[in-house]
Amino acid sequence: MSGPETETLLYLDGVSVSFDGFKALNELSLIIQAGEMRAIIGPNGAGKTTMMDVVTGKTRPDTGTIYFDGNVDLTKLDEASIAELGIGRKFQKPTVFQHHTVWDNLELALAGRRGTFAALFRREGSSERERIEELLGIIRLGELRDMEAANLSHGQKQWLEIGMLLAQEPKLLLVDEPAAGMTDAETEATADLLKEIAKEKSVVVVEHDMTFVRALGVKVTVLHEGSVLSEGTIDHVSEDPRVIEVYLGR
Ligand SMILES: Nc1ncnc2c1ncn2[C@@H]1O[C@H](COP(=O)(O)OP(=O)(O)OP(=O)(O)O)[C@@H](O)[C@H]1O
Repeated sequence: MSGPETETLLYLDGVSVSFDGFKALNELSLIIQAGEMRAIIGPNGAGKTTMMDVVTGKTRPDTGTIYFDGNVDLTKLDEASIAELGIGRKFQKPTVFQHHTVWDNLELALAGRRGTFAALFRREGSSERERIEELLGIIRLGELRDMEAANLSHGQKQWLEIGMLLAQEPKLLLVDEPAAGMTDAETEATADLLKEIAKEKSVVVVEHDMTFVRALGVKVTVLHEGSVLSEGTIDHVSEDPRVIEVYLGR
């Protein structure tokens, strides 16, 4: 029996996906532990987005197995059921409710979790307020709680959306290029924020910004042509000649 610190949360084995004969994923195998944050890097077309698509049920693999949280076979489930199991996905472009305040955005996300619209028309209960306060603290937007989302900076919108995902209490968060378009200060704050989230959740971050990946300080998986080319610390993969050839040396 393995202890909680070595528990597997997400398990991909031999996963392949072809688009018109082109293998976007080619026998991909990947294991993410419960409570782990992992960075995924790789050149354009390496299969990073497709990897997230097969985990979230957007794309069905041609072959291979994907298990989540023990023995739940994700290849048998649709997108909605997979989201309900506790897999949240943050796309590159922030999609917040522009004309609602920061607070209301978080409240809507909490209400969405309960799946009831009635919640929108009554005052929130105290536990709900506490959770919103807590989320505001994590995403560092406490002082901007009453600001309309439209007036937030790009980075702040990304954090708000991360907070909205957290409101749904995912076990695993898939985050696509969070640092894209951010200032250096925002990039640094985002690394801190994800590190804090990873204390409680598993997080998979796809990213091109190597400074950001280094700041995360976690195990890195390099994808190339739909499978794992190299894996290890950022220093290990940065010195791997195969990684330099296909990705870093360009
Ligand atoms: N729905 C699709 N139909 C056809 N080809 C696709 C589809 N989705 C992805 N591909 C192709 O599969 C390959 C892998 O794409 P994917 O988007 O997973 O790569 P990526 O690593 O996320 O790249 P990037 O860093 O540019 O986002 C690419 O060559 C892409 O053109």
